[in-house]
Amino acid sequence: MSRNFVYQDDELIEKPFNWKQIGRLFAYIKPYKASVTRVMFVMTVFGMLSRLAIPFLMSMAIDRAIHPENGNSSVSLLTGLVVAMLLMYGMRWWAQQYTIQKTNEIGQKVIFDLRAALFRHIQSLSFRFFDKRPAGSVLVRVTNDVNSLQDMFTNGVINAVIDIVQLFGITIILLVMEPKLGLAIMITVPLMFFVSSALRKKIRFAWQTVRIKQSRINAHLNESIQGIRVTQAFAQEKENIGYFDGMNKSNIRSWNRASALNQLFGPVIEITSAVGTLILLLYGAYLIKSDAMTVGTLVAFITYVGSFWEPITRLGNMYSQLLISMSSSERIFEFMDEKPAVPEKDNAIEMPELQGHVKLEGVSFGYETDRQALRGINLDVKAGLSVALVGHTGSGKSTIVSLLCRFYDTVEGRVLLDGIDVRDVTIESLRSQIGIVLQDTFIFSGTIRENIRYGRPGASDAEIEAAARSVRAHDFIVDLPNGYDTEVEERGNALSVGQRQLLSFARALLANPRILVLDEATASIDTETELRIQEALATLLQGRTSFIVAHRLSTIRHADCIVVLDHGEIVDQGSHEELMKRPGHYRNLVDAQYRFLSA
Ligand SMILES: Nc1ncnc2c1ncn2[C@@H]1O[C@H](COP(=O)(O)OP(=O)(O)OP(=O)(O)O)[C@@H](O)[C@H]1O
Repeated sequence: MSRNFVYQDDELIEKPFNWKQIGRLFAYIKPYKASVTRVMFVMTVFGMLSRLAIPFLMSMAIDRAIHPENGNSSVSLLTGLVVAMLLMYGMRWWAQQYTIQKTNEIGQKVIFDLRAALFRHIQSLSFRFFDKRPAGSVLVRVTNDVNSLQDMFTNGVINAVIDIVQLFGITIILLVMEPKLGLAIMITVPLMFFVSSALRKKIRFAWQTVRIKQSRINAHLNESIQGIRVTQAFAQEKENIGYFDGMNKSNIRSWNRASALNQLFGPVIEITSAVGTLILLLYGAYLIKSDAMTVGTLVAFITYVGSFWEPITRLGNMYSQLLISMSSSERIFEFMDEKPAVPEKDNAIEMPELQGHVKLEGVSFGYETDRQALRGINLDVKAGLSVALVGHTGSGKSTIVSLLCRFYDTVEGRVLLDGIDVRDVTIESLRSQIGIVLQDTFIFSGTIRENIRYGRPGASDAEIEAAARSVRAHDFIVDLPNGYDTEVEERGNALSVGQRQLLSFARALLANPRILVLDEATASIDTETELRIQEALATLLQGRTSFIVAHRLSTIRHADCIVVLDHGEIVDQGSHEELMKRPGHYRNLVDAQYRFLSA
């Protein structure tokens, strides 16, 4: 069986350098411009000054105090120079600490802003967006992709600027101090660059492979845990374990390879820089011998060269990081650029308090352009009436209720609430007046009380209890270990289907909407719960316009109007009695249900 648990576009790959994207990323640093400037100032002025001054003071100590040309060594000068050097070390330490702390702070803030902006944006996206993307893929962007930018922002960007300044400063010093020796050292730079970038490329690809393998493991884990009940029900654990073992082994293999290559990097760089030091020593000794240079200058030179390789290596790392960040940022911005499929008009008005008159005028809709889910739907429902939508699976019942809540926009025709087109009002003012109970009753992790309060965040405990009592949920809630304060795990796995439905009724009742949309759960439940749910429903529907995607005969029969759908079209409508009098879809459906129930 071929299985593919990873979403191709989530693999971490390198992307070419892209200035436009860098610009967009850097826009997130802008709010912290003042802090960045302070860090740059401290690091360049104090950090650089101390870094450059120490070798200079050292050379003075050797040439003027320890081993001066006139032969008279000076203890007082040496003491002065050592004190000055200590001061410089102190200054360098402070500048480094300050820079590390501040760059980390700024980096964390930038990542915080980016993650918050991404989350805010995802919340605003329409159903259509989530139809196209598995939840795992969305998750990967908010976690992995943002994390992969974290390193770049916390360590990379600011340090890179500092490194460039340092490199520039040291190059000038080397060339001014001893032009010939300076030039000799510069010869090793291309060699160093070539060797390190060739090796780094290999290392980069090796780590990318590790990341892809880990991402596959994560995706598989996610799916395995979510689907554990099905796996166990079909006794597929062995096959699942075997598949996971294979992925796990392959991950270890690629990790070993990447880690071996990584270990090679240090020694290779050391050998290359040793070549530079060798040139320096040989040529330096020759210059000292021919009196063209002092010992102190050579010592200072060796120290400068030491801090010359450091920024080169760091900049190389930074560049690798940047290339990986390119693909992460591209994916993040792809999400950010996604526009909600149900846009709010600039001049959208607040939906006035609803009375509950619902009208669909010539509505056609398709999830995909080449397939229509609804065709020419006309429906006029007076305020306060209940409508049951019935029809075969896939006939378009849920789609009608999705259009009422404007989860999607119609392709043709209009949806009018109290005579106002749903596209003319703000989405919040529309949806906050419609109560929705979905088939998949979602229970969030938290207490029972919090879950009911989701319907109206400002509701008091007494109001929550009253709502629960009205929909007959109170009895089972008080039987739970901590009553209303019982914690329910994610998705309410510990509650029964019927209990979850009663909770979602309480949640909807608390919101007290004028229009209620209910996608009835199809799960078969015992007669007692069924009765309880019917009673709860009667309370819930009282005085509201309601649309029920109905599966239970008991619900259908009590509706004021039954709308029969077939292949996206309304084929009949009327009360139960009216529809039963004539042959057609409805009578067939009811007969089929009776046959099923009495079988
Ligand atoms: N998110 C979606 N993306 C693409 N097509 C969809 C989507 N949701 C539904 N469809 C298609 O639209 C048609 C109508 O689906 P809808 O969910 O409205 O049917 P339904 O009558 O509510 O079915 P059921 O009783 O099984 O819930 C079906 O052909 C279905 O395959």
